Amino acid sequence: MDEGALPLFGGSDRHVSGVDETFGTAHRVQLDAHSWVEHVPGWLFGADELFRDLLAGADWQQRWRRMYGTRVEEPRLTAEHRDLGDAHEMLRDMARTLTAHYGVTYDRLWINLYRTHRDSTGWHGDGASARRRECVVPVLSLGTPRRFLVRPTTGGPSRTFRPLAGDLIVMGGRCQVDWRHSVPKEVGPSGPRISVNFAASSQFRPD
Ligand SMILES: O=C(O)CCC(=O)C(=O)O
Ligand SMILES: [Fe+2]
Repeated sequence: MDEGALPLFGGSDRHVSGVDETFGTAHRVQLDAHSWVEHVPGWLFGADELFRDLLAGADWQQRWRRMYGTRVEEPRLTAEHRDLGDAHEMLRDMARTLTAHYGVTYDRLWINLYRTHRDSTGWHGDGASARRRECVVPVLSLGTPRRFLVRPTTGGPSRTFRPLAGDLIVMGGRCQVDWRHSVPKEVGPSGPRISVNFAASSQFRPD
């Protein structure tokens, strides 16, 4: 990547990081006529610093989910920013870059922490935050790599993506309705992973 294309965050020596504003490594997988997943390897340069900052400093909360009539703990922690005012400076800059590139105004985010290989996200669509018929949902991976799976809502084989730290996975088109995604538990021990989900209040409302 041409260094000129790298906007640097911060400006002090502490911040040696930035994103590829050209999305030059983006590789789009067309899932069907209406849905796609884009993998952007190495989108964020300097992912370790952001990972450390978020691990230590995000407002991690335990969330609960109702399943079969009982309340169960989600097997991960989550920190939510309903606006970007108090989000990490690098995340605010990223939201601006994603907004310019995908033409969707990313004005909120939530961050997930998978503490070990036993934490996970079950099959779901982002129904509450992506209600338009077509949505674009970017997810940044940090820390230990985990598998990211997608499969048709009606069932069928899944496709596996393997985002590394600093990679973006972007779900587009009718992915949140016609497809489901998950981050499954892993068998072997693994270190923590963080994912940053960029959300847009414009996509919260059905069209
Ligand atoms: O951790 C990920 O990569 C995906 C998380 C996710 O799908 C969600 O929080 O809705
Ligand atoms: Fe999701």
